[in-house]
Amino acid sequence: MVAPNPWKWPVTVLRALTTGGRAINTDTQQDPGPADLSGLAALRSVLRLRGFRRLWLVLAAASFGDWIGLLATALFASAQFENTAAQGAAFGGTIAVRLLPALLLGPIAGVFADRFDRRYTMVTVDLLRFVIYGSIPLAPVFGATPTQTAAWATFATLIGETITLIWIPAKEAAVPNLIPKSQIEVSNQLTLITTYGITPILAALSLAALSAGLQQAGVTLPDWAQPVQIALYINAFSRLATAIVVFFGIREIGGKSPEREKAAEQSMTRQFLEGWKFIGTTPLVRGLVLGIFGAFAAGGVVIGEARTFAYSLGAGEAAFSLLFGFIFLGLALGIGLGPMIVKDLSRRRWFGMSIVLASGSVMFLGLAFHLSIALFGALMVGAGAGMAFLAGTTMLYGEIEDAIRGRVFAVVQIGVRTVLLLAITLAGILVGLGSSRRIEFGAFHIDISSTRVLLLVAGAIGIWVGIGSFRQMDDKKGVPVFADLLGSLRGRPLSPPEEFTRSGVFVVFEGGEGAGKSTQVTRLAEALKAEGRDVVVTREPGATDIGSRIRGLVLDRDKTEAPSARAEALLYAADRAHHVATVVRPALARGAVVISDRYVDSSLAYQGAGRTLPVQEVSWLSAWATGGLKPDLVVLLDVDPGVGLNRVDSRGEGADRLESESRAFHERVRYAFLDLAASDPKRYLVLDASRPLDEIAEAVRERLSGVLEPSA
Ligand SMILES: Nc1ncnc2c1ncn2[C@@H]1O[C@H](COP(=O)(O)OP(=O)(O)O)[C@@H](O)[C@H]1O
Ligand SMILES: Cc1cn([C@H]2C[C@H](O)[C@@H](COP(=O)(O)OP(=O)(O)O)O2)c(=O)[nH]c1=O
Repeated sequence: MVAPNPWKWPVTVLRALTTGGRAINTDTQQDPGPADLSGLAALRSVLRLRGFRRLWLVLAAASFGDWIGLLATALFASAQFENTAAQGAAFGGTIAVRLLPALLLGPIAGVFADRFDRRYTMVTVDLLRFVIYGSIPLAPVFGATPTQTAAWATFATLIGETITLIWIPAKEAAVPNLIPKSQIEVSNQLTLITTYGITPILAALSLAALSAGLQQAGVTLPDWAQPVQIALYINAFSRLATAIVVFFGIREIGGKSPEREKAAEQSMTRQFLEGWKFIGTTPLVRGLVLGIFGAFAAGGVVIGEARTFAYSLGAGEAAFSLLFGFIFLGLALGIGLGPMIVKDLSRRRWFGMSIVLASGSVMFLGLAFHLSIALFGALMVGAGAGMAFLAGTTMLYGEIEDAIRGRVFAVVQIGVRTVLLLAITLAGILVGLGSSRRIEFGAFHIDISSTRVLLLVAGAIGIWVGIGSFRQMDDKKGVPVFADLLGSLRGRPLSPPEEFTRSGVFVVFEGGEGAGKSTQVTRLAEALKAEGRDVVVTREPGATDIGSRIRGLVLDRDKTEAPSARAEALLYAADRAHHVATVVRPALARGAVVISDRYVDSSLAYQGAGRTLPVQEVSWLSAWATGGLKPDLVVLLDVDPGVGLNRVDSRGEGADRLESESRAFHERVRYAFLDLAASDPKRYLVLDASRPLDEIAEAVRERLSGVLEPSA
């Protein structure tokens, strides 16, 4: 095998940059199949997609332009004034203006993205933005007064931002069509980190370097080419560049699927209303939208009061920057490492869990009394938010139909901006209102500041929203959440129970050798049959034709060599898989009472505790074999191994392979059974197997009457 060349993709990207992306079609577009690639391999494979590579460049350029533009416009507007109040107003004004247009145009932006050719939409918007942003630094050149210039900067930004709202859903809706589903997550990691991690930093650094460099060099620049203006030109030209790349380089974005053609025959109002209906009635989308809003509201509260909070820690301005830095670091870690950590965890579950993590950390912040603790909280807020963001966008990309995607994305972006703006403002006002209260209890006192109360409340609401959206879109209902999470972290996710309508009742007898299982199974079956019930008596191993051959392999001492511990575990699991599929499930589906002599717990006790294989692994194996089928009741007949083995001996049939194991082995098995019963008492009936037969039978009947419906 040829060793992969780690330099291939940076080289490809460089070549793409220098050739305008035309000479880079070295590989064909292909889906490498299921996402079994990890880390760098996955990254390389997504970068091999030409369409994505170009789109990534577009996004990087656009976002670099955006960030440098945002900073420069604000600086530019405030630089027009001498007095600080006017500077502040101008600075704040242009930033607020960036959020406002969402409310004006947002609602119909999605219809645009779904109705019209997305390539043309993106190119048109970009050309307009090139002109509009380019006009800002030129205003003074044409003789505008400072006030007029600041007003124009604000107005032009407003227009530019407004039409950006059309660009974003068009872009978002187009991306998934360029990337195979299995690679969407990796491509999102890359673009999110580029947009929110690399480019803002690069933009701020470039702007600073530009100003400092020019100052040092001592060159005097003409009015129209001051550093801030240069930054604004860069913003404008980044738009021209993206327009060109999208138009010539990513033709795949253009055109429309037949579904979209058809939908476009409706009126725009109709399409608009249909978008809302879809969002309101699809649980996955409802959960996603709800969760995203909740996360951003909690984030907004943190931003809105970060300054006051930093001061309350007694650490001032530096702490404020640090807190922010840690949130960003957390975001990057969550997005960059999240998928590697949670591995195959259901992305729907991951989304809800991440929101709970972020919100829980907001509450934790509310209780933090030292900067170091608060920094940890901030890191976790960021990590949770980053993971939720990644999981959320990946689902939006992967699970929503092309024809409606633009509208869903439009609602998300409008909602996010609005919620964020509201939360920041509201938090600012609330913090301003309440000051810290000291509550005295005799000699003690506690300081309760409104900042902390607000953090606790925001966190609690976030947790509530996270759980709500988890419930809305859970795709593994019935699989315990923490066990699932732990399993995934270990790399062995639990599979959701196979669905089937189960009207019967599944009873299992477990216990050591000679405990009396076979005897009790027969007794119970006879009693139930006498009531006129449909009863199926079965056992493991060996209830089926295949099963009886497996039984021979594992238990016959004379005929075969002993299987190794893992092979033995697999053989029992194979017997079980076949048994469940061909005997147990069909009987339960038709409503019978199924009574089995041994089931999953025997494997946990004998192969797990007895053979000392990791019990978790054995459990996972059985869960997989049975598709998650659990019994309704497990009767554990507990007996001292000595007593049980004596009973078996007296049958005089000779010991099988397991019966002839050591005393210590059987002791371990016994206690493993008792532990299992103790961990889930509702499902177990533990009986002392040295009691008389009839008493045991009676106790079983009694317990079962609570599980069985009265016989007809
Ligand atoms: N409660 C009991 N008290 C005394 N002997 C019992 C009791 N239950 C079963 N036995 C006897 O013990 C032996 C083993 O019983 P069996 O039902 O085959 O156990 P298992 O299926 O658990 O190996 C049989 O000879 C049976 O008659
Ligand atoms: C079902 C099962 C059985 N066993 C063992 C326990 C028993 O020693 C043996 C067969 O059990 P069983 O049929 O109960 O034998 P007997 O009727 O002689 O008591 O298989 C496992 O080790 N793992 C398993 O998963």
